[in-house]
Amino acid sequence: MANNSSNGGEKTTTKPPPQPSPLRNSKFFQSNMRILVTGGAGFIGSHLVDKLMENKKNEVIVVDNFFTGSKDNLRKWIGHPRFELIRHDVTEPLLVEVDQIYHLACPASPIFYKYNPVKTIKTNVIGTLNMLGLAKRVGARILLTSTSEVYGDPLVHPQPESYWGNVNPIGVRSCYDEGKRVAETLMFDYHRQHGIEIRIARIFNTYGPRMNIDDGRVVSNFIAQALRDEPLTVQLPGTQTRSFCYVSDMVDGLIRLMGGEHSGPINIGNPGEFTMLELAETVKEEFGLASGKQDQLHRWGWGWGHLTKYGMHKIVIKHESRMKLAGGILLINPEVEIKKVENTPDDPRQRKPDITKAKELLGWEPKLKLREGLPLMEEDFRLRLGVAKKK
Ligand SMILES: NC(=O)c1ccc[n+]([C@@H]2O[C@H](COP(=O)([O-])OP(=O)(O)OC[C@H]3O[C@@H](n4cnc5c(N)ncnc54)[C@H](O)[C@@H]3O)[C@@H](O)[C@H]2O)c1
Ligand SMILES: O=c1ccn([C@@H]2O[C@H](COP(=O)(O)OP(=O)(O)O[C@H]3OC[C@@H](O)[C@H](O)[C@H]3O)[C@@H](O)[C@H]2O)c(=O)[nH]1
Repeated sequence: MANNSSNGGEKTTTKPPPQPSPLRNSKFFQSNMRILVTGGAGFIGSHLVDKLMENKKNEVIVVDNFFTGSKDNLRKWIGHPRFELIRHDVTEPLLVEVDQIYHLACPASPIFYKYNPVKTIKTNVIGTLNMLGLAKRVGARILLTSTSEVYGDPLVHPQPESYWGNVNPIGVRSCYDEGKRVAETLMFDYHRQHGIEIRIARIFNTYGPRMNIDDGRVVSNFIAQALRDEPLTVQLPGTQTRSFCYVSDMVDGLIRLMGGEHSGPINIGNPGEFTMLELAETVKEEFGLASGKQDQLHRWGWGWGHLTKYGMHKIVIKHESRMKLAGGILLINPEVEIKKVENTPDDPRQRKPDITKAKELLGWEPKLKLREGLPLMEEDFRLRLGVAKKK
């Protein structure tokens, strides 16, 4: 582990920050904040936009290429006078006049960032360069959403910001974790060389409504599988750990970091740590799939039905994996299975944030526990999956 003095974090430059345009010193402009959110059509970005739009003095501009994000996530703001949505790829330069930049644009799910790794690196490196160039021209403060993946497969546990990490530079995840590491380097170089006001958040696994159904990340996968009555796919060995932060806590942390005096990097995450097997069991329990009576179906014509006091009630059979025929009766097990499946290379074995800095410097810590956050995703997932709640 490196000591704090060589970590880059919290070191300041003597360079004064670039001056914003003279208009920004006028009374009207001073009371209004123009905020750019790159990647604002994505999962965390759209929740951040919702929060920023609550403040009537904020004008919000979202730029997004819609690779993993969607206009649907922002539908309540489209047409709003304080909101603007621009289809734009951050690997191209952008000319807008803003006071703050939340730079989130980057695919975050391993499936998506590995899909086109060269593009992922370009997004992290060229995209961050472009946003820093913009920050320099207009004198804006810029916040980068970096990641716990900069710690790689960590050998220090939990991970403080001073830990330099254990990253494979040539692996299949490198496009993302090395990409984010370079993005952090660029942030500090622009700060030291040009006086740019920077903020770096190292985000740990975040979950909540609006995650893509087919996002591939573990929480959305397990919830979608549970609601579809499919086995929960725990990747081997299942003992690997993650720490899950509910999205409203994350957004609160990001806004505090942007508004505060500290450059970071600062870990923003929930220190509650779970193995993937524990997460699967928790999802089963929270979604009422861990216990219950076995369902017994009787043959009825060509199909199967429940024998009720009003006679036979026909049932459409969908989930063969949970059925067993015994003595002419079809038994349906209410317990959703856990299925162990192959993992992907370089999957970090453990991850848990040390949030001492966030607590001390931002007065931030997460409010929601995993068991409180998971049920808040149910309605959104049911709606998008078209799965009604069982009576
Ligand atoms: N969700 C997490 O657990 C997590 C953890 C660590 C870090 N982060 C970081 O937070 C940010 C947001 O993550 P998320 O979970 O909301 O992911 P997401 O995939 O839902 O959102 C990313 C957004 O960026 C957009 N985008 C991607 N490439 C772009 C490009 N070249 N130009 C413009 N837009 C582009 C996507 O279309 C999407 O709307 C990312 O920077 C990610 O690295 C997220
Ligand atoms: O269906 C699944 C999916 C994933 N997993 C496991 O769940 C764990 C978490 O995997 P995820 O894909 O949700 O995410 P990871 O923790 O690997 O990366 C994540 O953390 C850091 C962020 O920067 C990334 O944006 C985010 O994807 C891994 O150990 C993975 O093997 C399963 O067991 N089953």
